[in-house]
Amino acid sequence: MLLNSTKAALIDKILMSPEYGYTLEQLMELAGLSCALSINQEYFSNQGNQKIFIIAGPGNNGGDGLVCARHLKIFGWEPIVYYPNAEKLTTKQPFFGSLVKTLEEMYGICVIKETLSAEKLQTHLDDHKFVVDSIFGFSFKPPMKQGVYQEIVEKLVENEGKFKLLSIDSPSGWDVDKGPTSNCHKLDPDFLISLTYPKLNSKFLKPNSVHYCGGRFISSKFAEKFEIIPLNYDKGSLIIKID
Ligand SMILES: NC(=O)C1=CN([C@@H]2O[C@H](COP(=O)(O)OP(=O)(O)OC[C@H]3O[C@@H](n4cnc5c(N)ncnc54)[C@H](O)[C@@H]3O)[C@@H](O)[C@H]2O)[C@@H](O)CC1
Ligand SMILES: [K+]
Repeated sequence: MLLNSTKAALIDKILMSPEYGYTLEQLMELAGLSCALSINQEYFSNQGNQKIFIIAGPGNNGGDGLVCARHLKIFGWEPIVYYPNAEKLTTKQPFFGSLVKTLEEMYGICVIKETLSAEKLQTHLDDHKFVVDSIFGFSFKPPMKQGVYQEIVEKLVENEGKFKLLSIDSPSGWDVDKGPTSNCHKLDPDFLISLTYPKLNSKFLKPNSVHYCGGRFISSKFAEKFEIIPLNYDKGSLIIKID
């Protein structure tokens, strides 16, 4: 059983209802930490270049990327964050501004807030072996509107195979329920971390891709109530690799 977009959004809402009492900040911290843990588990190398380019979108998927960047830095990676429209987004949602502040002031992480030209974006992509797609998550509905995010996704597609593309929660541009349908961008990630539970589109991942789930926001009782088959996490682990 996989989650459709409606159920994913409903669970998210219920988790933050007075009944369960989570805050967005708590969930995002666990989500971003799970992303960093799974990327680190899969790809960290003591010898290699650990530069990683994290592209953060306009919603909470982008927020997960901001949190993930912080934890990756703590784990020994060298993240650079590309956060287009940062000023507008952080004014609308001051919590995102706080995440950016911690990245910059506490950890000295470069956060690019202006929109990059196609050439400058290409230079950054050329300079990285790992790129994180935290552009859109389960609230994305195709077709993609024209603008900066569409241009970024097209660039990622154009550069396929030149770096490992790591998607958070959903490959950006894919229909969450139907996958890479004809009106979607054909981004093909090498790695996906699903949050809470895998979505329907995860079944369209390419055969040699890596799939993790993380977050562990829900108890077995909650899973049963929402007819979710619990994943068999190791004791003490926030993430699980899915075969
Ligand atoms: N319970 C959970 O599973 C949790 C989910 N979180 C994250 O939150 C994400 C969902 O966040 P949001 O609901 O903020 O939404 P998203 O981050 O998925 O995307 C919302 C943004 O996408 C834009 N958008 C949607 N369709 C578009 C289109 N066709 N063209 C251009 N732009 C488009 C919207 O205008 C909005 O700005 C999840 O995927 C996950 O990454 C975590 O932060 C916290 C816990
Ligand atoms: K994504």
